[in-house]
Amino acid sequence: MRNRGFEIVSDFKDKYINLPTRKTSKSAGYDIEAAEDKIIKAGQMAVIATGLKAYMQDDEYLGIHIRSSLAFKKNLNLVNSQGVIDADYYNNEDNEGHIMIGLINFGDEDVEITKGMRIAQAIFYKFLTIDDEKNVDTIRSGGFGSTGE
Ligand SMILES: O=c1ccn([C@H]2C[C@H](O)[C@@H](COP(=O)(O)OP(=O)(O)OP(=O)(O)O)O2)c(=O)[nH]1
Ligand SMILES: [Mg+2]
Repeated sequence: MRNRGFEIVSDFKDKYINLPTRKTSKSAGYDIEAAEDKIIKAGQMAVIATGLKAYMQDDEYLGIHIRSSLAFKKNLNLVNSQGVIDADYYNNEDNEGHIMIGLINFGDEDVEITKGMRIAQAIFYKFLTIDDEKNVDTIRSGGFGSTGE
């Protein structure tokens, strides 16, 4: 049975993308690699493609977190502090569920991101819902404000 996992999005199938892995037996996070080279100028942000999408159960989401080494040593953080990848983002008709990572360089030197560099870690979580919930039958198409402001 398929519970949860990562796949490569169509546009990146021939780009030698590595699927995320945990680096030790009890690590919570699956490390996610950059799928492209990018320079993040001091004080600026950049959105970096991963070439990945994630499938999971309907009551789960994938949390995106910074790797502490990037924060402590390279002055990088996530633009959105934490990323939430919804279960219905997977294979959505707009962008197939491509996971994007927004990084901000809060240091005073440019940081070079190279393809294959582990830029974030992803953890699967379960979430709870309230009683008698209404109007949640909308189908997701895209992310970053797809449901409005
Ligand atoms: O770091 C992130 C955060 C989100 N997403 C994608 C997956 C997620 O399912 C979707 C929507 O994210 P979120 O709900 O946090 O943003 P929103 O501003 O509420 O957008 P929407 O209206 O599309 O839900 O964008 C990413 O690829 N990377
Ligand atoms: Mg949302």
